[in-house]
Amino acid sequence: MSNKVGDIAKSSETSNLVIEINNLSKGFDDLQVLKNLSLNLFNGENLVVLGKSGSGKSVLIKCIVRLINSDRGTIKVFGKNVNELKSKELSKLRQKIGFLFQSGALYDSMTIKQNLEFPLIRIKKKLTKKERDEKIEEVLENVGLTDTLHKMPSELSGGMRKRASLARTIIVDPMIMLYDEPTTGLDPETSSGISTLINDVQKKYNTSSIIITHDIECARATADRIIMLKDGDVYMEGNIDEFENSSDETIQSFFKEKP
Ligand SMILES: Nc1ncnc2c1ncn2[C@@H]1O[C@H](COP(=O)(O)OP(=O)(O)OP(=O)(O)O)[C@@H](O)[C@H]1O
Repeated sequence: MSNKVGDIAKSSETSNLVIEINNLSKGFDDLQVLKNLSLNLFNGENLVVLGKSGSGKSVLIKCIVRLINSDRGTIKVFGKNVNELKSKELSKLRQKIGFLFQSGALYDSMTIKQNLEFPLIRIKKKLTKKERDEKIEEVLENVGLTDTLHKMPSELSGGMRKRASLARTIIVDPMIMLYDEPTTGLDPETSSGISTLINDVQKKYNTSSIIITHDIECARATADRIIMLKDGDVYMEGNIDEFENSSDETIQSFFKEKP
């Protein structure tokens, strides 16, 4: 059977569009979180999404992978409308998308090796044990964690756990990465290491990424393009210089609040 998502990915490469969102709306009861939001993610770029707490950043990326169903509008990933996909097609598409959630994604009762083996066994079914071991070593090396193979997540620092979660996400070769607050709770030096890693992943695996962050340093280090969400829609789009030099009060106050 052909890999539909792979085929779609190939055909959409010509347009250079990886994610195309048009007039997306999502609310919960009386709360309208996203209102007619339109947004594109282009092949190979790091798109940073800024916005105050509660502005709908996480809801946006959850709608993209249909962890949350949107109310109106279209979301196309590799040219496919995610809201119209049958569950089998949706899970195939999700295999091409890596999420790094705020809380990380490690199983506490498994060693780092077992944590990395788990998605490989599930998704890369054809790999032999030797190939799996090699892949685990390669990915751990890429995130600078070669000595943690037999450690439990509880034995790692917060920054190391983030790296291990990232390793667990990239091990199945995602084409799109969705990072939700990748540096939250980390000290500046560790945060800077994670930002570097995000760029390394982009280069090495040619991923297209959406990075939700409050961390201006992370935005500065990783963004090819930035959008700010406000009132459920894209309030401003530009590069870091355009944001930092903006005379708009909302933008200024957002940047001033940050250390
Ligand atoms: N499943 C849900 N049910 C009801 N309300 C929700 C749900 N998910 C999110 N919300 C609400 O939607 C709004 C936007 O939430 P979201 O998590 O997207 O914000 P955010 O911009 O990511 O904020 P933060 O920066 O604090 O993480 C919030 O008011 C939140 O309470």
